[in-house]
Parts: sequence; C-alpha cells; structure tokens
Amino acid sequence: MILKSNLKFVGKNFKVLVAFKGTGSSSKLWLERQRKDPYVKRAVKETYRARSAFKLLEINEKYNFIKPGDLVIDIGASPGSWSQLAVKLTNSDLRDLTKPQGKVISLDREFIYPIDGAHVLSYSDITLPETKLKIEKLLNGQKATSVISDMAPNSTGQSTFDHDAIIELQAKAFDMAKQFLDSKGFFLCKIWFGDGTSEFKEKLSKNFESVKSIKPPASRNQSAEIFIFCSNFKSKINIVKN
Ligand SMILES: C[S@@+](CC[C@H](N)C(=O)[O-])C[C@H]1O[C@@H](n2cnc3c(N)ncnc32)[C@H](O)[C@@H]1O
Repeated sequence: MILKSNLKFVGKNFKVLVAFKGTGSSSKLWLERQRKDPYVKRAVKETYRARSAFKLLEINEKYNFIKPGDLVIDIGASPGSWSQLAVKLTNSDLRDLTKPQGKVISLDREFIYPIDGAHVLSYSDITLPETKLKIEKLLNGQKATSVISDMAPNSTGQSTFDHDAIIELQAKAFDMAKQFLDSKGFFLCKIWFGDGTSEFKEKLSKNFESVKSIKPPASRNQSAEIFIFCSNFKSKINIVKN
C-alpha cells in the first residue's frame, strides 16, 4: 500500500509522492521495493491512491461481479483506491445520465479524502452501531449488490494474533453484508491466512452458494493475505421453509 503520508491532495486529484522520509534500513528496503514494483508505477500513472486497486481489478476480471449500475459498499476504504475503481466499474459514464449509474458507499474509521462519485463516510468504525445507521440512511431502502472489505487491523507482527484479529474484523463486515446485501449479492473480504480460515469460510458458506479463496497476482507472494470471494447471497427471502 502507498502510505497515506506519501499522498498529497492536489485540487481534485491525489499525487503519489515518491519522496520517502524514513531513514532506517527497513524504510530503505521498503522504498526500493516500491520503486521496482510495477503495480506502484501503474497506480501512479492511473492516479489510484494505492496499488491495492489492482487486487480488486484482477478479482473482478476473474469473476466480473461489479458491473455498471451496481451498488457497492466498500468497508475499510481509506485511502480509497478500491472505491475509485468501484466508481469506474459501476458507472459506464459519470457524465452521461442516460447510461447505468451505480452507487458506491465508502467507509473507514479513518479520514477518507473525497472520492468523485462515491459517498464517503469518514471516521466510521464498523464495530460501532452508529455506522450501520449512517449506511442505512445513505441506502435509503436500497440493497447492495456487493459488499467489499479490504479492512485490516493494526498489525502486531504476531501472526496468530493478527490472524484472529482480522477474522474478527471481517466477521463484522460479514454481519453488515447479511444486513445490507440483496439476494444473489456478493461479499469479498481480505484475511491473513491462518488456522481459523476454514472455520470462517464454513460460516460464510451457510449464507452464500459459493465461497472461494483467491490470491490475485497483485497480492505479494510474501504476504499472508488472501481474499475470500462469496457469491449468490442466500437472503432470508430465498430460504424456502419446509
Ligand atoms: C489496507 S487499508 C484499505 C485500503 C483500501 N482498500 C484502498 O484500496 O485504498 C485497510 C483499512 O481498514 C481500515 N479499518 C481497520 N479497522 C477498521 C474498522 N474497525 N472500521 C472501519 N475501517 C477500519 C483502516 O483504517 C485502513 O484504512
């Protein structure tokens, strides 16, 4: 991810600052990796706020689940690259109102700089009940076609602890998906692989017809992150009682 401290808001756009102020050897290694990374170069060129945009792009190229006219809720959206891409994918042409217009709701517990075409909810922690109320207000009775969550807790460096923490966080995103998804909708979330992965996927399977793990090429091999892609939400309306 491009550090938020390396982003500068210029007019309506972000400029990714290549200058890095860190001094330690790990900072130098980080800078070296960023300089060589083709996804970072592409993010700068295409004015995405983070290289993570390409993880979502690659997942969408495989499953084609975000389309023009869709309503997407992006949880843990800051700095905003997934939302930038979601706006592009859900709106065929933002200037032409005769073309399908989508809706993107972006929320994060931190500040999110405005994103053209998205409804931004800064300082909105998913674990707090008022966040759900804010989303409900923006949805105004509509249901979401996709709930996507790239949320991550602050890493402690202890893999078991971090794994448990991210699963707990994504379980909250799953709760939100159950509340706001339309029947047959999609849920995509990031976790750091660990012992609880299968159990979490099993829980998801009860509410979705298909649950798959995916590691898109843009996700670094040395990272424990994987994405869980769930399709065809079984809303209560769909469940036939005997
Ligand atoms: C990896 S970043 C997301 C990057 C984003 N998808 C993008 O493409 O720009 C993870 C985000 O999750 C957010 N986050 C972590 N815990 C959260 C919570 N409880 N509620 C809302 N957002 C949270 C963090 O503030 C952070 O901005």
